[in-house]
Amino acid sequence: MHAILDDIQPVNFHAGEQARRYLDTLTKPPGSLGALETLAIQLSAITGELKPSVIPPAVIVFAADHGVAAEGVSAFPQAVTAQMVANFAQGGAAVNVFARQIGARVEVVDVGVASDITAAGVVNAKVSRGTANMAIEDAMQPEQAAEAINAGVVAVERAIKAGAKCLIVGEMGIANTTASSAMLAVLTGEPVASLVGAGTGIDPQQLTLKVAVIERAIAARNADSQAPLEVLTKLGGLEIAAMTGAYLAAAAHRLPAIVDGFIATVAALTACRMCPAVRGYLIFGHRSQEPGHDVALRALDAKPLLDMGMRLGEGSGAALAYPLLQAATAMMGEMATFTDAGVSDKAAL
Ligand SMILES: Cc1cc2ncn([C@H]3O[C@H](COP(=O)(O)O)[C@@H](O)[C@H]3O)c2cc1C
Ligand SMILES: O=C(O)c1cccnc1
Repeated sequence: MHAILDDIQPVNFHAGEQARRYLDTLTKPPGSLGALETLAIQLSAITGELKPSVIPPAVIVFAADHGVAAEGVSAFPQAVTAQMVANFAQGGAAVNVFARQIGARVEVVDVGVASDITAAGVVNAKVSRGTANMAIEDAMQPEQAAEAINAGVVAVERAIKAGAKCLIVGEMGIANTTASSAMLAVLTGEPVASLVGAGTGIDPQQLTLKVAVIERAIAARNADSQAPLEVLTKLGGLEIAAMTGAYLAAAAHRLPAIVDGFIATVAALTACRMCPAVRGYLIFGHRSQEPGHDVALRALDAKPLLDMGMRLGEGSGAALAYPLLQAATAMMGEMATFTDAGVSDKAAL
C-alpha cells in the first residue's frame, strides 16, 4: 500500500490548461458547453492528453459483509449480500443493466462476504467472513484492512491490463451505510444524526437505533480522526477498504475514476485523506439521496454530474454518468475549430 501511495502524482495542470485553451478554439461560444468543458479539462489533466479516450470503461463491484448488521441497522438481512453477488454474476442487477448500456463488463470481487460464494466468475479475494461488529470490537485488524485495500489495487491493475480507460467501482454489503456513516462522522466531525439515512429503507424507529449504534461504536472505537486508515480499520468495511484502494490505484495509474454514491464517496474521501493528490482523478457521478452524501461531497469540494434521486449503490449512478465523459472526450476529439470550419470567431468580427 505504501508503494501505491508513492506512485501517486498530482494531475497534470499544464495539460488541463492546454485543454482549456483548445476548447475556446472550437465552434461554440466560449464556455457554452458548461460542465462538459470542466469535465474535458479534468480528463486532459488526468491523462496528460489533449484528446483522451475513456473507452472502454471497467465496472468493478466489491462485496463484503458487516458484523454490525447484527445490531438491526438495515432493512434487509445479511444473506442479501451473497444473494446479490449471485445476481451480479448472472447479470440481473441494476449495475449490470447500466454496464451493458455503456459496453462494460462487470467484475465482481468477493473481499469479505460472510458465506462461501459459488457463483461462476466471481473473483475470490476474501479477507474474512465479514467484519467484526464495530459496536463491540474493531471492525477490522490492520492487516485485514491492508489486504482489502490491496485487493482493490490489484483489481484496478487487472482492469488496466485489460485495456480500461475509465474506472467505475461499486459495492454490495448489507449494513454498509452504517459503516460509511460512522467513518464520515469521524472524518468530518459532523454529528451522526445529521448524516445518517434510511439506507435500504429502514423505518424511523430503526433510524433512531442506527444513530445510537453508530454513536456507541464511534465512542468505543475511539479512532483518531486525523488517521484515515485507522478510521477505516476500526469503523469501515472490507469492500470500503477495497474501494479506497481502487481510487488510490486509479490515481497512481492516471486513470479517471467515476465515484458513485454515498458509500463510494466515503471511500473516496478516505483515499483523499490518505493522499490529497487523489482528488484530481475523481469525477463525481451523481448525488445520492442518503443525507450523508452531501456532507461527504462538501468535504471533497465535489459537485456531482447527475441528480436523479437515486440511493442504490453498486456503481449504478457512476455508470449512468459515464456517457457524459464520453461526450466530453468526443467534443474534444471531433468538434471543428473556428479555423477548420471557416466560422468567424469573436476576435475576427
Ligand atoms: C436487493 C438489494 C440490492 C442492493 N444493491 C445495493 N444495495 C445497497 O444497500 C446496502 C446498504 O444499505 P444498508 O446499510 O441499509 O444495508 C448496500 O449493500 C448497498 O450497496 C442493495 C440493497 C438491497 C437490499
Ligand atoms: O448512495 C449509496 O451509495 C447508497 C445509498 C443507500 C443504500 N446503498 C447505497
